[in-house]
Amino acid sequence: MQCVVLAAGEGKRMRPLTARRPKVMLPIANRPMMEHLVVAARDAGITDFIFVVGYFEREIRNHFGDGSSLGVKIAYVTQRHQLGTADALRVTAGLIDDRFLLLNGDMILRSDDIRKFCRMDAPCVGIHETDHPQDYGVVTVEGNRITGLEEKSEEPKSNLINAGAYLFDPGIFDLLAGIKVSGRGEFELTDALETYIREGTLRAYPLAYWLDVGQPWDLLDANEGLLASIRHERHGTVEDGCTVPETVSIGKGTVIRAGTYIEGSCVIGENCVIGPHAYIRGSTAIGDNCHIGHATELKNSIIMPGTKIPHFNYIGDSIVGSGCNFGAGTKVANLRHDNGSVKVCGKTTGRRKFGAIIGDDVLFGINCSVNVGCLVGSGSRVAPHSLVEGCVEENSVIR
Ligand SMILES: Cc1cn([C@H]2C[C@H](O)[C@@H](COP(=O)(O)OP(=O)(O)O[C@H]3O[C@H](CO)[C@@H](O)[C@H](O)[C@H]3O)O2)c(=O)[nH]c1=O
Repeated sequence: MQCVVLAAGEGKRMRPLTARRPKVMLPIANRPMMEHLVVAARDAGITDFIFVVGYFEREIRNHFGDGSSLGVKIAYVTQRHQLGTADALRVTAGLIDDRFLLLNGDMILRSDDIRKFCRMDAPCVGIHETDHPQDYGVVTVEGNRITGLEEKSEEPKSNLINAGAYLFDPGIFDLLAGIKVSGRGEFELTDALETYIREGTLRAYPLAYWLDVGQPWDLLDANEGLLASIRHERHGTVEDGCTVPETVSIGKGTVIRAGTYIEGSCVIGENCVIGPHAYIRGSTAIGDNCHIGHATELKNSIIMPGTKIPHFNYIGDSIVGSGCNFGAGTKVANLRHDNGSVKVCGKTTGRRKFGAIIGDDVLFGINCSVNVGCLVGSGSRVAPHSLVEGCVEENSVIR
């Protein structure tokens, strides 16, 4: 069975992390989120993929190539302008000849669910229960039939949502042709489903597991969950006098220097230098080519490739882009003194502990303090001893 993966969008809510990569390439447990999805589909028996790409498409093409490294076949089609999910599917017309699976690229599913889902009759939509249905397409269901679907309603009729997984016959392409621009200015796939709902033919399949990353801070929960469930592999070198439990993955060429203490489930990429005397706490993912140095403490964070956090730093509950440099002594706060939920740019994270979202190529001088809930745009420069707070635009200079 062919599987179309929609991956052309930017994922604007994830800014500044999507300044230089599409949302689907954001790392969770050191792999792009879309790779977890593709691997789950492969393990469910699907080997023939069509990726719809657009925004920063070269990141996706370079990473996945022809798919052979994952044991699958990948063809690419470009959606030039991100006009909506219906438009994204439309660009695959002519490449699909049978019943097919369609997946949003920005979620993670489990292979056993995909396997069972693919046995359903088309048309069928994967559904899931959530406590914030207003952010999604909300479905109403009778038995295993979908009787209604409303996009992003402020008064959702149920807690069941369209999870962004569909099983279609090629007949869907005829319906796409008739779709008009929606209220939010897009050609939406869900508009095509109205016809099936009217005919009474649209089935629902409840997905047991569905991981969606809607906001940047959701990456931390996703990272923690996957780090706890993946199989950990150990390469590289661990010098004497380190504590490194079995639940830590270490990539090729990485050196863990003497005195380093690592706790819990963590993943460290290739060609990193960790320590001497670094303290890495649970649920931390460190990308390739990072340097985490002496007396630096990291906790529950995602650090993207090529970032240097080399001396006397603390970073907790944060997401740090690639190519950043932290001057000696620069630290990130991760707890409000009133114990309230941390807000980022006015939006509540629902988390009592949250540090910062730092874009790519941000340079901090020595002894900077980054306040709780801070968002720093990519390419920013921060002078020594600065206090960084609130929302910092891309390429800012902070003195
Ligand atoms: C707008 C657009 C999106 N995409 C990709 C990006 C994502 O991987 C995927 C979903 O796009 P989004 O714009 O994020 O869709 P979103 O607002 O989340 O809503 C869809 O997905 C939701 C599930 O996440 C459903 O509950 C909604 O009913 C459905 O409309 O499609 C494209 O490839 N091209 C596009 O033009």
